[in-house]
Amino acid sequence: MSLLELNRIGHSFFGRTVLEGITLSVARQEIVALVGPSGSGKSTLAHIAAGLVEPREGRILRRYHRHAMIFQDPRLMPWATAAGNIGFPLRLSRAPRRMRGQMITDAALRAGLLPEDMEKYPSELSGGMRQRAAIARALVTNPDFIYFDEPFTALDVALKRRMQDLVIEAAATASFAALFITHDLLEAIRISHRILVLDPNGRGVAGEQIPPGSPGSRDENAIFALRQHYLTADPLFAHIHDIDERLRP
Ligand SMILES: Nc1ncnc2c1ncn2[C@@H]1O[C@H](COP(=O)(O)OP(=O)(O)OP(=O)(O)O)[C@@H](O)[C@H]1O
Repeated sequence: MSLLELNRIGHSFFGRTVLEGITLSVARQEIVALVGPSGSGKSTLAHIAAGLVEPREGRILRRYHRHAMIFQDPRLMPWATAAGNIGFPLRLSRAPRRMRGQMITDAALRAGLLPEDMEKYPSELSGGMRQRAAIARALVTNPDFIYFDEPFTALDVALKRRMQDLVIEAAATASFAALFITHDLLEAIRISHRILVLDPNGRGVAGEQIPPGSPGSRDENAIFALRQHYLTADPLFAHIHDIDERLRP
């Protein structure tokens, strides 16, 4: 049974249609990557799916218990330490106070933060550590669904790889499902069970591909070869590096 179902979702901003007829689903423990060119409506769709934006049309079924979101910008509170930021959702969910410390430590460990980082403020953390804190903040409530909105776009290649491995490992151990928005095809192949390609104009899901193997088990050379194959021989991916289709004459 799917944890998330979007049925014929449509949306417009100030009378301009940005999404139309989007139908997709994400199964339990499945990581679905959603790719599409810049401006095709990926973020808007993630916001609608997560309930941050009310769609103009369509139906959404959320069967998960608890979701979290991870954005490109870690969005940490500058006045709170890493531990304070990671523990913030626990305060909102009124988790018992005596359990919070352990839950924060566990989530931080899973995100690869060291105990000495926990009392640092965001301005004292590197970009990668800030994103680790954002991941720990998402993991701390044990969500069964996570929305990732281009979380690693701003990171350098090596750090991006480490973060992707972290997500693959966390998804396997914590058993969450995810909708992972990205325009990086290598990332989509590395991290997901299934890749959905959004139409360049947001008019439906153009199609899907299921990379062989499972996240974490795929060989790097095979990932690169598959990306090359998708880009050169699969019409589904013909537009994914376009800038913004709707701005073109
Ligand atoms: N709050 C808003 N008000 C008006 N227009 C918006 C708003 N948010 C997004 N848009 C427009 O909707 C379209 C889809 O934007 P969206 O950010 O969802 O695309 P995207 O595929 O995530 O792009 P990118 O990969 O560049 O982040 C764009 O043309 C954008 O300008």
